[in-house]
Amino acid sequence: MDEQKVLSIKGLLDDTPEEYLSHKEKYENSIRKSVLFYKTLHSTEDENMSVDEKTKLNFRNIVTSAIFKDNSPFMLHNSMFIPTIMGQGTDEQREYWMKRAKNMEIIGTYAQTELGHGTFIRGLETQATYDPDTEEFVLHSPVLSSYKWWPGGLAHTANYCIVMARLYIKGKSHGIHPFMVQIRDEETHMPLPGIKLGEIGAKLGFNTVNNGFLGFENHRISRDRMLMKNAQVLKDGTFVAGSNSKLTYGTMVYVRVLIVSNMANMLAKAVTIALRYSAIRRQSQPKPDEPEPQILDYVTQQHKLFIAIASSHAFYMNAMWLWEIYYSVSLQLASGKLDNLPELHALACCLKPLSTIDATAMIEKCRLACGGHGYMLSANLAQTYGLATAAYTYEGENTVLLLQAARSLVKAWVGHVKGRPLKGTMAYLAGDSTVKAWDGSIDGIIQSFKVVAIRKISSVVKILQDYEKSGLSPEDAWNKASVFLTAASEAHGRAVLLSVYKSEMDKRAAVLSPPLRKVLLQLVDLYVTYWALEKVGDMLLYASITDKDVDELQRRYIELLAAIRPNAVGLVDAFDFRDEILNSTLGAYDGRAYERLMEEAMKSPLNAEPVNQTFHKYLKPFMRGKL
Ligand SMILES: CCCCCCCCCCCCCCCCCC(=O)SCCNC(=O)CCNC(=O)[C@H](O)C(C)(C)COP(=O)(O)OP(=O)(O)OC[C@H]1O[C@@H](n2cnc3c(N)ncnc32)[C@H](O)[C@@H]1OP(=O)(O)O
Ligand SMILES: Cc1cc2nc3c(=O)[nH]c(=O)nc-3n(C[C@H](O)[C@H](O)[C@H](O)COP(=O)(O)OP(=O)(O)OC[C@H]3O[C@@H](n4cnc5c(N)ncnc54)[C@H](O)[C@@H]3O)c2cc1C
Repeated sequence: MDEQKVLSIKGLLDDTPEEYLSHKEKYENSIRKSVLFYKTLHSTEDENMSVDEKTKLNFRNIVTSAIFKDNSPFMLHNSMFIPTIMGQGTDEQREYWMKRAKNMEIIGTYAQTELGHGTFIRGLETQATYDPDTEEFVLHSPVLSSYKWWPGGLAHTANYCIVMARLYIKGKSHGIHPFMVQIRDEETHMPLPGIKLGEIGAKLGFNTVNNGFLGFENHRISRDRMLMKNAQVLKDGTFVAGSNSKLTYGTMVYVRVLIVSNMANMLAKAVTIALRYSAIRRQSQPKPDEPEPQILDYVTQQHKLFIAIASSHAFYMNAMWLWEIYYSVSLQLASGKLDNLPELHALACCLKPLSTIDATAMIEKCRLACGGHGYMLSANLAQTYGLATAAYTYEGENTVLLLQAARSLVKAWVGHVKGRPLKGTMAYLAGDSTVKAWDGSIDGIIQSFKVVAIRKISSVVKILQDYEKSGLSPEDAWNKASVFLTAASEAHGRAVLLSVYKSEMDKRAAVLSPPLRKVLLQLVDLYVTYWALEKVGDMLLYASITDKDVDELQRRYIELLAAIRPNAVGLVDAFDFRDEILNSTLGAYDGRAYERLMEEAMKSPLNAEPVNQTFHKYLKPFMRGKL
């Protein structure tokens, strides 16, 4: 697939910056571009049938960021509607719906969250009541809080959607299931009878994603519209349960896995912008007779930015590794083997939150590192932050996911204490829970993070048990210990992020040229040292580190910043973002930041005329005392 070819298509890139359009114009422009983009990609991708779905998605995602400073209203069609058909449909349903969805004969979204419930899926109130007489489901939104709220593309783009609704048969509830629902007429695009649709309004970001609301008034769909790969409803109303009700949550696991690589990408973009700008920006005069230095030569600036480069590498390595696990568990699920699903779920529930928490904070740091110019929308750091911080909430709010991970960790620890074996990424919990002698090596520090995780998990299990012994119910004990539970999950997640980054780099080290290997391993060292210092309290508490060791770590960190400095620009250039994809006045390859800032300023509609009409209407009479 050729990025250059895609981006040179006329009309894909805006002449007027997106931020100067009205809310309605933004949507209309985004639809125009989405269609053009799809047509371009479709023809490009057809030439590359061997390219796997993940690579295609990644490519689309990266190019999308050039075309939309925000995002595409087709986003949910590709990232959740199609994957849900694939993951939840029977063979027959897949064959029918995939053909239509892939060719964009229909446009869909994933409607799960309601006004009243996002996190608590079992609390969803949309009803799907089976009527055996007509062999139909009756979809109904009984109360305002049951209205679907948030799905991307739902407002005015999609004509179909997957609706997650509570199934009732003969008055009995059978849990939440996915239904394929047509919401608009295929010819006129009018909402179908019994369907109330609209847009939810302006947001911090995602303003071209067309997030919508949806309510049902006894809207009927045929029985074959329930996606029945897992659970089924037979014609006579017999309910056949799936092997595990959590398989219905499969699309969310898939997207959580993808989010980790998406964060690597967003962070790489932000740090490319901030770092290139830091190389051309000069400020202050530390030495009286010398020119102003590049701001990148200030060590505090390096401290803000180099960790973002290393984190992007760490997320990417972890994302690729997690994807392999996802892929192999998916194959196992297809053959009915569910044993490794809990571990995949727990991993996704650690890595999705940690990658979004870190990426969001570091993107904001990149923006702040650009001083005043970072505040300009034309720098494209504010919008990147807006998109990243959305991922903190969507696809499972971060605290909630960390608590899900904690549930698995607590279960694993309690089992371990009872003598049950620990598996996979939790196997290390069976290891030594003390660091005998701190040696300051990378492997030693990673081992210390594992010890921190073991100690935090074992400690929180003890706290839970003590709370229960004192008379609290398990649920109340859980809530009371939840701050420590999320800390235990974070500690486990940090141990995973650090050790996977290191081991994946080690695997690749042999095929790298010595100079490249050296700089990439410096990034690993920087990442590990940075986090040891960030978590120095944990290190002091659990890893028998002394104040002298901390002093050495700090010095090593500063030496690493100095060692990386000569390669810093090269490292962000190596992310290889085209200027169109960075979409930033500050981050372009040629370094002409001031010229671009002025060129973009001239695109402001206010600069189209020397005197604005408000002068004559308000200012002049006001200043003359006539208003
Ligand atoms: C490389 C290519 C890169 C390409 C990049 C492409 C770009 C990528 C980015 C794409 C962006 C897409 C935009 C997306 C927009 C947002 C869409 C949404 O938010 S949509 C809306 C998203 N909404 C949300 O995410 C809602 C978040 N809420 C939830 O997920 C759930 O309600 C819950 C998990 C919190 C609880 O569920 P509940 O039913 O109350 O469960 P209980 O607590 O009673 O029981 C827990 C038991 O179940 C187990 N288990 C649970 N889940 C799973 C699972 N998935 N599996 C397996 N097991 C699971 C759990 O372990 C435990 O086991 P045990 O201990 O008993 O043995
Ligand atoms: C930009 C964006 C796009 C989205 N797109 C879609 C979409 O396409 N389709 C879709 O269906 N949904 C979508 N969503 C919805 C999203 O999935 C939910 O907002 C998300 O799952 C969080 O749920 P909530 O809003 O109900 O938050 P809440 O659960 O109400 O969270 C509010 C607070 O309560 C806390 N909390 C809640 N439960 C617990 C608990 N058990 N323990 C401890 N603390 C708790 C949370 O930590 C948080 O601090 C989107 C959201 C956003 C922001």
